[in-house]
Amino acid sequence: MARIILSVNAGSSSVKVSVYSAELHQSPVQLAEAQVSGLSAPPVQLTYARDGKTVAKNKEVGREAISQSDAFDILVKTLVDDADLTQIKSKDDVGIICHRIVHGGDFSRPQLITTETKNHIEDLNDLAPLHNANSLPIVRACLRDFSAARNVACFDSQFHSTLPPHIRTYPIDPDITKRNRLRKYGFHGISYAFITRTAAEFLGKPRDRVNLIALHLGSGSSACAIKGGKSWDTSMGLTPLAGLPGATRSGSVDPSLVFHYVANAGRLSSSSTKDLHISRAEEILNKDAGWKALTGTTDFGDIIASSSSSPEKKLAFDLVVDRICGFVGSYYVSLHGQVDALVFAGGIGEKGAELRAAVVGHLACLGFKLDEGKNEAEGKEAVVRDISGEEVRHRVLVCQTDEQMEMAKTCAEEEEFW
Ligand SMILES: Nc1ncnc2c1ncn2[C@@H]1O[C@H](COP(=O)(O)OP(=O)(O)O)[C@@H](O)[C@H]1O
Ligand SMILES: CC(=O)OP(=O)(O)O
Ligand SMILES: [Mg+2]
Repeated sequence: MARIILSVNAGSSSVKVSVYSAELHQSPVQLAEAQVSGLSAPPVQLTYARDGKTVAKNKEVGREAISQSDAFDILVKTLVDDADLTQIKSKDDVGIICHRIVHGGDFSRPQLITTETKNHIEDLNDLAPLHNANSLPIVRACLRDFSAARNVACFDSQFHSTLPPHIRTYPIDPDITKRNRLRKYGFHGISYAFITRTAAEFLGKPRDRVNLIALHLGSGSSACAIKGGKSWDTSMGLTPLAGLPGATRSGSVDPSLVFHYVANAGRLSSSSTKDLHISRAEEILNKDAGWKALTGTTDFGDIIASSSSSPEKKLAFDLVVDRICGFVGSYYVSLHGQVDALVFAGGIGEKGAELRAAVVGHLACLGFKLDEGKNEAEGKEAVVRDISGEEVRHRVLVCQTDEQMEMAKTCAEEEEFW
């Protein structure tokens, strides 16, 4: 019997949901998708499509910042109130809800959400400050209000459970590492699973033979080295703060910077950090940094459009390109140059042709080259498209990543969730 699956992707700046009709062990069929974006940078906007047709595009739904949970309420109301979405007349029509949970700790598989899993996710709140705590109210609302649904947690970290020990270990006291579970976890893994599957199909290679350098570039941005279809290295770490800069995140900085952010830092003592408690420092690096701190906008599309007239925006653009190339170079060596393709994904990776051109321009020495026409062409229909130039050593692809679809597919494959 077909079930209705609702996939919920609560990110740092947006909440996206997709609705599918699914049969066990079959690929889910999408019925509708909707997103509320600009959560922390109003105007808050709603985009909604049913049967592949746009119903609302960037419709303003608020002038004040709202939470992920409020955004989810708007999305559910949109779906239930749409008389033409006949499959969801009420919340009771939903059979399975899959939730993107950014930090899953040691979980290497999706989990049916029970009180125990919910408590475990709650324990990880501090390790994904912009994410887990914002997802939990949505999980609670679903457990309470969707009486017929089973709730499943899909973790952003699970794809990276294959990171080898020498890559996931931090060079610090091993006893403390063990006690506090301090290691590289990595995130955006649901997206990397989608990218690996679709890029392997596109390249006509078995998934376990494909080597990729994948870039998920959005409000949170990361890079991943994929070796034999598995995560080999990734730029985010214990938390999603490490690695590339994001809209409001610094990415990796010298850890000592935390102690020098305040005026009296020259005289470091236990009391000199009283004005800047360590958790406040973490908050600044997560919420008050990134390209928003450099330019005033969280929208990378705006940074690209105005970088010729604004020195601040040009600096932010060049800095992001530099950091991305740093990871690509490092992963290229780590994969011994055995790279099938460099893949761009996420809002910026998919829409930012100028960013792709700048990054690939810097990578010419490694054998990457773009076809300018293909790079600039809009390719909305294709899940994966090839934008490489002729006679290149490695291909360059753009992938319209779809975390909701990846979660729905996983749920449709597992009898346990039905
Ligand atoms: N035309 C564009 N060119 C480059 N980047 C864009 C463009 N339009 C939107 N973006 C960027 O895409 C981001 C959203 O990407 P997405 O992956 O959907 O984000 P999220 O991290 O919320 O999941 C926006 O915050 C914006 O910075
Ligand atoms: C892990 C992460 O940073 O996710 P997002 O980009 O959706 O905020
Ligand atoms: Mg995202």
